[in-house]
Amino acid sequence: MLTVYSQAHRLHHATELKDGLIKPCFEMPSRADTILARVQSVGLGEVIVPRDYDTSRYARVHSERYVRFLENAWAEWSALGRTHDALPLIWPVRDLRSDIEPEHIDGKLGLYAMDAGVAITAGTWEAVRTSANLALTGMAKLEEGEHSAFALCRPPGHHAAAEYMGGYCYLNNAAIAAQACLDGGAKRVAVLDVDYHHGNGTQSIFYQRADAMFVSLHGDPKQSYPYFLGHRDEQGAGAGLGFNHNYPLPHGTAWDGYGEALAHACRTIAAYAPDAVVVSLGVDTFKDDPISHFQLDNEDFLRIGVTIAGIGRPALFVMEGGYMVDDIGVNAVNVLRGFEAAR
Ligand SMILES: NCCCNCCCCCS
Ligand SMILES: [Zn+2]
Repeated sequence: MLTVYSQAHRLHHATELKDGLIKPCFEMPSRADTILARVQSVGLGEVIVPRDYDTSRYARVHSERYVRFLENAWAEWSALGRTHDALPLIWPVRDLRSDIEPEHIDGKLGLYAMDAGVAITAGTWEAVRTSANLALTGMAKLEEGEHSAFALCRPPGHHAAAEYMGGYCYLNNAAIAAQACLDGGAKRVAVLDVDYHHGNGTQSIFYQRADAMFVSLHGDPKQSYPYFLGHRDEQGAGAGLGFNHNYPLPHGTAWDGYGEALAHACRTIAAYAPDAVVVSLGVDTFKDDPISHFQLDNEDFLRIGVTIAGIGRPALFVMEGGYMVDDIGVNAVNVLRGFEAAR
């Protein structure tokens, strides 16, 4: 399986506001270094650099004003003499308005963020657009005949919706790649999100559509971030009704419960008969993950890959979360090796 990777991710090294404190962000550059090292040490396959794409490709799932904000946020923040990370200070919650874009960067940051886990630094835009280009390049390789590819994306993307960032995510790499698959002529695409946290952004982007099915297994939002989306009763809307499937699972879920839900999810996707599957590959379902609460072990990630291979369709794996850095390489690459062995 080929991997698409770029060193540009190292340009983004931010802080986050967590538990009331400004801390080094859990989503740190060493995560990608560890995964790349494992890809190379097991000889997973060729490692290629990303192609360049126009920002209009991101605007196929994000609004133009949001993409423009991401591109200009640091310049507007630093124009005020601020040299530290950019973070919101107010959000348009409840009956506050979000239809008019504020002129001040403090207003824009809140308009376009769902939480305080998306600090912006001088290198964030370049890292974020390169991460989206990794996913687009991986999808292009599928369209050129590869059965599978791994986009080693950092920052991740599945919490980012059409007009907001959150949970370490700025552009939704998986959604951008799924849309590119449809723009390339596919009739249907499925996004399978196996990250511990519900892919609220991806769900939101495709919620009213029948040409893109979203399926997610995740920590029950009653107990886990993002708390406000990811319940079982969210099944799509309008033309999209029936094409959104959530599998919220309780704290402490281990392979017996997880594997059963994943098998059901993969049967649902197989029945949808997508031209391709985009897998939002988060490995924060690992038992020792510092911010998550499932109990999967290293070998369970092989089983995840085998189960996904059972769908029998080309697959693009897009890196999402996973914060136990020591094990992130073994766990992520185990999914890829399980898939390759079973396809
Ligand atoms: N105590 C949990 C804090 C969660 N903060 C954001 C988590 C984003 C995960 C992305 S995969
Ligand atoms: Zn996660």
